[in-house]
Amino acid sequence: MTPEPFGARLRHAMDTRGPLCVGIDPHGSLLTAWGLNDDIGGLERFTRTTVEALADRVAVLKPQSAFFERFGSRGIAVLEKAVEEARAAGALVLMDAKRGDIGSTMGAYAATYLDKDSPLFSDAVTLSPYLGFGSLRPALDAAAVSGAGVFVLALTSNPEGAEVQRSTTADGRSLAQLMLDHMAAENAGAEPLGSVGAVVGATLGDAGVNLDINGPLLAPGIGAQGATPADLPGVFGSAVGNVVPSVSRGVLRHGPDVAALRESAARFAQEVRSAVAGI
Ligand SMILES: O=C(O)c1cc(=O)[nH]c(=O)n1[C@@H]1O[C@H](COP(=O)(O)O)[C@@H](O)[C@H]1O
Repeated sequence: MTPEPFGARLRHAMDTRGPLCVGIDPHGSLLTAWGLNDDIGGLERFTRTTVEALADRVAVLKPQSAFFERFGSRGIAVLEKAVEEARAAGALVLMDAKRGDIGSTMGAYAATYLDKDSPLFSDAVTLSPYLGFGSLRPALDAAAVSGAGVFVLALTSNPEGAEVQRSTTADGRSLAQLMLDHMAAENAGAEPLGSVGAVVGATLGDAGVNLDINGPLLAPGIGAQGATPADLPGVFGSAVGNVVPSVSRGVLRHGPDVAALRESAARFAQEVRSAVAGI
């Protein structure tokens, strides 16, 4: 049986739970602030608490792989368990790994995150297209087979991104626009939403690119990086209905109390609803 595509599953989750994505970023400083040791035990507690607090209510949980990798194989084991438990509780898991490599190596990354039989199989993974969009082909193909999705970096939330992503290509488009146009081509004809998403920072003011890709738009940068849900209409314009706003530290700093984590996520979700309803 063909699996339900990620885009359709995400649209359903956004419609029923609201579009918020919460990032699981176990910074050493957050572990300390939660009264935990910055060690594997602290990582395990932090991750379990976050999943328990939020996986039954937010559309997407986005573990940042680097914060788990720093503990080696034991950190990866915590990550595997988090993916499994979050999915079992109904959240879509977006693995934030930002992978990008030559096509043959990309196949191995695709096998890691996008093959149903992999222990790290996730609903979607973040990818960097800056070795050329075509280098992502093995991941795009693997995602189509398993009903998973990908989120491809277009315009990142960090100020350093612009010198690369806003640079002009031979045909006059910005590099980011070229990537977005590739994404639109991948998503052509998909209903209700394609499975190839773009990452566009909520910090950008006005994205200044055509975001009409028929796919989801992950908007990190809300909270600790200074953007707010009220900024979303200005950045995304008429594409705001496809935005998945993403917050990590802005929610996580309210832990370890489960009720406080839930309240914070609910507050961001409400602010997103108000901002989107206003346009
Ligand atoms: O792909 C991402 O999630 C991402 C893209 C981007 O442009 N900017 C960005 O901050 N992120 C990630 O989003 C998270 C932001 O964390 P906070 O600043 O704590 O909300 C981190 O895990 C970043 O790696």
